[in-house]
Amino acid sequence: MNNVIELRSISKEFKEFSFDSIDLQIKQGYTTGLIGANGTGKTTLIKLIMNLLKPDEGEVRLFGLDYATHEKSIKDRIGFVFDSNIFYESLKLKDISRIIAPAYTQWDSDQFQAYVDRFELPLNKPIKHFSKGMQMKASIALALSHHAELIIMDEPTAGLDPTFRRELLDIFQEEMLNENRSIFFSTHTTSDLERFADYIVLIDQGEILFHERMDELQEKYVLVKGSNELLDRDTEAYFVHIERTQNLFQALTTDPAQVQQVFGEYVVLEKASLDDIMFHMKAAHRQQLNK
Ligand SMILES: Nc1ncnc2c1ncn2[C@@H]1O[C@H](COP(=O)(O)OP(=O)(O)OP(=O)(O)O)[C@@H](O)[C@H]1O
Repeated sequence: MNNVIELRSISKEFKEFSFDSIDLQIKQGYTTGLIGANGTGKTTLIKLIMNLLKPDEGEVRLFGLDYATHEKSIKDRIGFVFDSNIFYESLKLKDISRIIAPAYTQWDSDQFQAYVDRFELPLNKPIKHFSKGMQMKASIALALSHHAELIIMDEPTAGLDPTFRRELLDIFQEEMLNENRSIFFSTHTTSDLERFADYIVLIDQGEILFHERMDELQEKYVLVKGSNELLDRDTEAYFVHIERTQNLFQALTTDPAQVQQVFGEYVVLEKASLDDIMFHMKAAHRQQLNK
């Protein structure tokens, strides 16, 4: 199976944040969601993948190609949606599409017009007068109009109303009917991922905590609820992380069979949502970092 994105031993250091030799391989033909709390490195990772930032060390490859020698052909195959307006603000959408079109070998003006109509976007209004949601829609229309093999998006559903968010997910699903296409995107809306992601990458403080199949994730992680009296040094070891309230605890385990055997009917086991998994994994990681 081909990797559309490959990061090898990537290090990048800012004053108060760093990636330290991270590896990541994203497979062709799947939708991968990138999740993590605010400021954990999602945008930085996407910028490294897009060559908008250079790593201090390590190698970034897209479609097996290197930016140093194949920047133009790599960018030609990517549809990129960024979380802020990267276009000159006085320009109109009509002008932007005219500027962008020649940069892509497979620019499809009919496709672009179809998205403009579907998203009800004005072609003759300066981008600076677009609402945040309209800017995002414009960015998505441009990204989806040159038959890109790989669609990379930084929080594409941010600022969108729930009805359009839903429509957008349908559009991404339509795009994925082409089996060679891949989508990689960051989001804080985990319910979007539960609906259509194949893989999830969770990052925290510049570290990749996991990269797992969505369906396996939901089998692997289970939420356990019970009374605090059940917890002691030995039993706590069955959990990835424990959240205590006054009398009760809620914890995440990767070994539900063992938990059931040890605690029997004294605990309740529930399916963990992506939010639950993210919350407990992040808390466990922070505890580890503070040790
Ligand atoms: N150019 C830069 N110089 C210094 N620090 C930076 C730079 N860019 C990002 N950072 C820092 O790197 C960290 C990660 O930022 P990043 O924008 O990647 O997070 P994020 O996960 O996308 O956050 P959010 O979910 O809030 O969008 C933050 O602490 C940020 O302040």
